[in-house]
Amino acid sequence: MPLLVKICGLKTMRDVDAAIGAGADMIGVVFFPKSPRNVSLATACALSGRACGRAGVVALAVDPDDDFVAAIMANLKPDLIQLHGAETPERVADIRHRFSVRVMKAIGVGSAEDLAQVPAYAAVSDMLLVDAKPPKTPDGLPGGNGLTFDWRLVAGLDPGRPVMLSGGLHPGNVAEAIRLTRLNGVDVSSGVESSPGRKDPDKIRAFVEAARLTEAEGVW
Ligand SMILES: O=C(O)c1ccccc1NCC(=O)[C@H](O)[C@H](O)COP(=O)(O)O
Repeated sequence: MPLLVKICGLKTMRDVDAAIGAGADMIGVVFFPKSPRNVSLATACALSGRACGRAGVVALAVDPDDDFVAAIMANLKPDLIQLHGAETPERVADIRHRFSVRVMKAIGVGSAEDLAQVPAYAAVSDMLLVDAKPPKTPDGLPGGNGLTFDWRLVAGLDPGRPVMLSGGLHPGNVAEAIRLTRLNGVDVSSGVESSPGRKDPDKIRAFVEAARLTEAEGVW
């Protein structure tokens, strides 16, 4: 399986063109009102139309209720729903079966103990994403915080489902992260921005290039 590269939190057609032009496999749209990357369903549909057939579209939601998942499925029809909240394994399974959608569950990692939940989520998800644990501040976002964690905790993690690495990745550290963890893909948001919510095409290009170089090196 080739290395998967996902650029998350896209808001404009320019962002989509930059991500796909750089060679990303997946683009992510964020549905979280407090995020500087939040988009409406209508905007997400337009961005998805631009990506159609050229990159997978991932809809990121945080503890969505059934009505919201139904709206995402009826309008956007993403390739994958990324669940980035406190969804239990039962809720993940419920969404996956009820809406016949592929699911990627995000797991916040701060210590080895956090990995105890991996098997339960792997059993009910199509993919997993390991991300830095969000800060416990009242205004803190569940993701997209530009924080890294100790990659050695997830090095070689193989729960029987593809696993993507995220959290504080940027063009300057993504190759090292891939070499160390050898996971199935990488996901980035703030590391390819010039300011919160504003993607930088040059950084996107540099990020994808650095990630792809590890494939060419044969280290991945
Ligand atoms: O990006 C957001 O604003 C966001 C908001 C709410 C939940 C999750 C969010 N992002 C999750 C992602 O998929 C990010 O790519 C991942 O957390 C890594 O972010 P970063 O450290 O900024 O690269």
